[in-house]
Amino acid sequence: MKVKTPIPKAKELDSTLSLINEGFDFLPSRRKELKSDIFETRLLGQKAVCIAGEKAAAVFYDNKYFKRKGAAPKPLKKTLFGEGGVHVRDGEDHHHQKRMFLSMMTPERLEEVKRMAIQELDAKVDQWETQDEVILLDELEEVLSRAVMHWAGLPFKESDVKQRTQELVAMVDSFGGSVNRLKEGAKARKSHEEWLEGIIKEIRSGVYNPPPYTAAYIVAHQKTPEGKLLDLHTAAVDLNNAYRPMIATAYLIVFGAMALHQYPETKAKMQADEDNYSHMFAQEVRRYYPFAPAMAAKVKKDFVWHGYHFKKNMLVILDLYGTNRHPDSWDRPEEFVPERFQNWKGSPFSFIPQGGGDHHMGHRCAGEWMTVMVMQSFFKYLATNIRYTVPDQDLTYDMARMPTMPKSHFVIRDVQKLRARPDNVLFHEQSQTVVQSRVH
Ligand code: HEM
Repeated sequence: MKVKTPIPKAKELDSTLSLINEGFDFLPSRRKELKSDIFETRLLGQKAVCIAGEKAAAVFYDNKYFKRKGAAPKPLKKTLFGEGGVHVRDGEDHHHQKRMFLSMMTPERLEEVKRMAIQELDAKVDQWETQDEVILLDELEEVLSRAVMHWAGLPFKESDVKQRTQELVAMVDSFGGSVNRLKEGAKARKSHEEWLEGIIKEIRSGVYNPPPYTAAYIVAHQKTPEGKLLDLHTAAVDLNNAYRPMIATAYLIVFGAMALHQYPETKAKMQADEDNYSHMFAQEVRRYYPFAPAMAAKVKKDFVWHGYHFKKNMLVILDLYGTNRHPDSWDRPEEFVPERFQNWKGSPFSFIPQGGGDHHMGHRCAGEWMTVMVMQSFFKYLATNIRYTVPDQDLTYDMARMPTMPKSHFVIRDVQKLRARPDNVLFHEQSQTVVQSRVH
């Protein structure tokens, strides 16, 4: 970890515009310029300390030093996260709600979401065989939205699928600072939360009875530590948190499909799948391609780290994307090399595309296991269950857009199914071996 003293300041007085204009590159490029993994700036007028790397992540995810209350910017709460949900809680209040999320993620339920997603994909491929071309990102958003709403125990009619998928996509696609996307995200959240509030009321009154292991049932009946049902709005926000983020997985699957195309040797390795190659490939896609740029927290109590005085309530930003490519932890970080995960020691702080630390004790993503499982099985499916061609298209991605994706959304043609049933992927059990995150 490089730390320059005195801690340097970013060249601009307030970096909000630079963050919007430079996106994923903003934090890594300032660190490079300033030759320091800690630097100061201002964001939305507020003093902010930006940090990166494995050691920085270990401090950031230490509950002694940081809290989430007041850290997330308001627009993000109106769109991506929702208000009052698990993301913004601290202490026992957070642990209590986090246990609820983790109770949904049993090995059986993880296998089930993977199976549902593959079955939706396999059904969709029948349509793709009749189409001239397929825009993979758009199709995967619908495939995953159907699967995950079904998994969550939500009642939806065929005629609702388009609208509900668009709402989920608008929420996930909203976070990079474009005013239009923020507006769309806020509108989508309002409509989606109203729908969920109606469902939760019906579950509570016994009109609708999803199975007791589903997210819909679990959240509707979740009680606060004081023994009261969650208020209706908070319940809708956290029910949404239990399945909406699956849409993010579509972006990463598309990046992985692009990698299979751009690094053709990976396709043959995926087909052979020796040493659990499909798992290593999914991990490398999560490390290499950009999705979540950074996380914000506030200092809980004064402390000194690397000679810098972190003062109570100071805003601190952890560079997630830059930590996944930090040269202290990764050899040749700018290269796409799935095999690097073969002997990987499994640090909970150097590889943090979905947050770091411990899933139970901290804010690390509750959906990380299912993200990896779904990605792994989709990559196997793309490499072994279908054949397709990839026409010329614009596969560049804009690092200033958050989230980002290949500009063409990855178009494929001449899709042909090679196996009548996807059993090879369905019965490839993974849930015991997905992500190690325990802090030792
Ligand atoms: C590409 C896929 C995904 C990415 C990149 C992603 C990323 C993240 C990130 C960066 C965080 C915040 C970590 C922090 O606060 O420090 C998070 C938290 C969370 N994610 Fe995910 N996520 C993904 C998929 C999922 C899925 C599929 C689910 C559930 C179905 C999910 C549910 C959650 C929940 C409930 C939290 C809040 C955890 C807490 O505050 O304790 N995520 N995720």
